[in-house]
Amino acid sequence: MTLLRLSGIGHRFPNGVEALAGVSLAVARGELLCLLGASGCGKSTLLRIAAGLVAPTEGAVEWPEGRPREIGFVFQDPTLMPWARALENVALPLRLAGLARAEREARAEAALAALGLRGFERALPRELSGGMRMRVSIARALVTEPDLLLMDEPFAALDEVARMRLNDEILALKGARGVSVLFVTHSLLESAYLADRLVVLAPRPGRVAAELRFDAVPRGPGFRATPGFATRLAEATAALEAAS
Ligand SMILES: Nc1ncnc2c1ncn2[C@@H]1O[C@H](COP(=O)(O)OP(=O)(O)OP(=O)(O)O)[C@@H](O)[C@H]1O
Repeated sequence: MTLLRLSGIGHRFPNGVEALAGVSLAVARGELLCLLGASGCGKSTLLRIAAGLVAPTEGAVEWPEGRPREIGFVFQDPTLMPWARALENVALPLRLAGLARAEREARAEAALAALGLRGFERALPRELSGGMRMRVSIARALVTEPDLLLMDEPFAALDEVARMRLNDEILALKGARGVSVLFVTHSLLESAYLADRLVVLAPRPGRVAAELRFDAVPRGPGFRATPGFATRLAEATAALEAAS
């Protein structure tokens, strides 16, 4: 079942930069689709178009089953309110939706717990590590129980270990909640690990250069040491090299 379909997307900014041309791709329900490409090939622009934050100058964004009630967006920067505690940051979308305090706090607590942050509800962002701040940001995106999570290089600023842990947490959340994920990265390792399907973009203007579908195998820390992972990584590397 197709959740989101982008058809013939082109985008030219007012300054004349052609960021995207003829991009067509679809996200299936429950799928994790990675968008991989060199810096500047239009990944963020495409994600913003999918979110409805930017109207494409060409093509169509379609939701065959109707636009989800909630879409979660996670940016590279956690974008937390520095003066507000973790619980309040996570509860923000519920406050904006007008939910009563007791309900929004209960749901924010549950979202923090799902991201391994039980006990940190009262912490201010500056009292947390970079990885923990990113978890708060993901909890905020999940608190509305979105059907689709749009993630724009969310772990690029983290160390490798934190990044690998969060990769596993995204897969666990996807397994537990069936949330679909469109995940932008320029990391080959991350895309080879996370993706059910991988779309490689070529730059100037951004367009689809290759699409790889990976076997549905269980991931987990041991997966990175398997021949199956090495094969995925080699395929992704070859596709990215050919696109650049
Ligand atoms: N608001 C804007 N006005 C003009 N040009 C823009 C604007 N935003 C992005 N661009 C240009 O569009 C192209 C695609 O940018 P975009 O940020 O989508 O790429 P990206 O693949 O996400 O890059 P990165 O991996 O570095 O984040 C780039 O050439 C960029 O300079």
